Amino acid sequence: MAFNNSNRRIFATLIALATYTFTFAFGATDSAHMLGGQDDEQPEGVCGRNCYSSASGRVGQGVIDIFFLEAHPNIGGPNGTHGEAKQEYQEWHYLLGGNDKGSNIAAGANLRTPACASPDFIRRVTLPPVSPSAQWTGPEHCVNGTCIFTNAAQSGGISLIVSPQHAHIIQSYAFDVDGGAYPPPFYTEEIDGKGIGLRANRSIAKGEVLMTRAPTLVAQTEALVEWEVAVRDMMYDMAMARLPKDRRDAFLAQMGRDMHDKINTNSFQFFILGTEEGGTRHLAAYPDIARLNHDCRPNVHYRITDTVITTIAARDIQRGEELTVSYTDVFLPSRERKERIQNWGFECACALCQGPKNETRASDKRLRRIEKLKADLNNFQEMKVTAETGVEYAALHEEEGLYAHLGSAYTRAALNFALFGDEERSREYAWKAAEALSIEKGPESGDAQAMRGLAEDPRAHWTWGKRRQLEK
Ligand SMILES: C[S@@+](CC[C@H](N)C(=O)[O-])C[C@H]1O[C@@H](n2cnc3c(N)ncnc32)[C@H](O)[C@@H]1O
Repeated sequence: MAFNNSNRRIFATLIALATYTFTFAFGATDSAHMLGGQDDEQPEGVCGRNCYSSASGRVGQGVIDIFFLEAHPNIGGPNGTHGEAKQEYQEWHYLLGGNDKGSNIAAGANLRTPACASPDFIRRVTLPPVSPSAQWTGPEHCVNGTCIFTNAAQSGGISLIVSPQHAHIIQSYAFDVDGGAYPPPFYTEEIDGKGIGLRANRSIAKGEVLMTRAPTLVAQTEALVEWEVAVRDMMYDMAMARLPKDRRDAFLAQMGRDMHDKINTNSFQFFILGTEEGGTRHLAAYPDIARLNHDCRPNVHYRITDTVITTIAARDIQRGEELTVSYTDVFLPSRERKERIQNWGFECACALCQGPKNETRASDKRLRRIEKLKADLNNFQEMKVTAETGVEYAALHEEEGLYAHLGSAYTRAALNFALFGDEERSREYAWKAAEALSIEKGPESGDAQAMRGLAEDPRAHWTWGKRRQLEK
C-alpha cells in the first residue's frame, strides 16, 4: 500500500507502488562499482552516471557550491548541453531563497566538467547539516546519485535512501514527535481475514490523536524502480543496518516476504518539492502505523507533515472496534475500489465490501449523488443549486460514513450559503468545517483558518452574495 497526505511541501496520494511497472534500467557492473567508491577524482567516463557537475554562486551573503547529479544523459557528454542542469540549478536556487532576479547566480553558468564523485566528495560540497546536533551521517554508498543518510538518534532512528538534495530538505524538518495518546488506546490482534490489526481498548473521542511517528525509512521511489534487484536489496540492507536494533526489528516485523515486499505493502507515498505532477515521489515506512488495516469507510484519519505522520480518530470510536484507514480513494464506486485493492494483492474484507449487495448499491448511489452535487456546486455558468444543496451534499457524506472528508463537505455547504447571502447558515457550516478541518489538516492549516474567518464574518467573505447577483 502507499498512503499519504499533503502539506506545504509534501503532497501524497494513496497510490500503490504495486501498480508500477518495475524496470531495472541499469546494468549490474555500472551500479556495482559505484557502491562505496573511494576516489574523489576518478577519470571521466569510469563512473558512468555517478558523476557530478559543479558551479559556484552567491546567494544572499554567502558563496555556495552547487553541484548537479548527473541524472540526465545530456549533461556533460561530448556534445552535451546543460539544459536539464539549468532546471536543477534553478531548483536549488529557489530552495536557497533566491528568485529569478534576486541573486547573481547565472543559471547553468560555469559548470565544471563532470567528474566522478565519492561520498566523501559529496559530503564536502553538500550544504552543511541543518543543525550541528542533528547527528546525520551520509551520504554513503551512493548509487546513481541516490545515497544513504542515517540519524540513529532521531526519533528512534531514521534512514534515508534519497538524493543529497532531498536529504537536505528532509534533514531540515523538525521531527518533533510526541507519540500520541499514552497509554495507547488500542492493542494489536489477529483480525479475521486481514492479518494483524489494531483494536480500541477504550472508547476514543473524535479528534483524539492516536499516534504520531517519524519515518523509519524514506526511499526515493524512482531509485527503487530503476535499480537492479541485487543493488536495491543491498541498499535496503545497508540503510537498515544503520538503525538501532529495536527500530530495525519493528521494520522487519511488518507484513511482507522480503524487504522490498515489506516496503510495497506497508509504505506511505508522498512527494517532495511539488505535487504528484512535479514533485519527487518518495515512500516512507512507519511500522507502527502500518498495522492499521484498510476499510472503505475508515474511522481513522492520517496526515503527513514534513514526513511526520499523525493518525487521528475521524469519529467517536467504541471500545472493541477495529481502527482502520483507507488505502484507496473512498469516493470511487465499490467495483473500482475492490479492483484497486486487488491490485495491492488482497481481497478487501471490510464491512462494506463484504456486506449485502443492497447496501453496496445504496452506497454507490449516494456516491453518484455526491459527485453530481459537487459538479453542480462548482458550476457558476448555470444555476443548478439552491442554498440548501450544500446541506444535502454534507448530509450524504455523513450518511455514507465519510468522516475523514467532512471538512471539505462542510466547507462547500458554508460557501454555498455565503454565495446565497445566508449569514446564519454560512456561519453554522463554517464552524463545522473549521472543526473537521482541524482534524483533517491540522488546527493551523490554511483551510481551517479560512473557515474560521468565514464563520466570524460571512459578509466580509469574497463569496458573499455572489449567487444572488448571478440570479438577477
Ligand atoms: C499495511 S498492512 C496492514 C497490517 C497487516 N494486516 C499486518 O498483519 O501487518 C496491509 C496488509 O494487511 C492486509 N489487509 C489490510 N486491510 C485489509 C482488508 N480490509 N481486508 C483484507 N486484508 C487486509 C492485507 O494483507 C494487506 O496487504
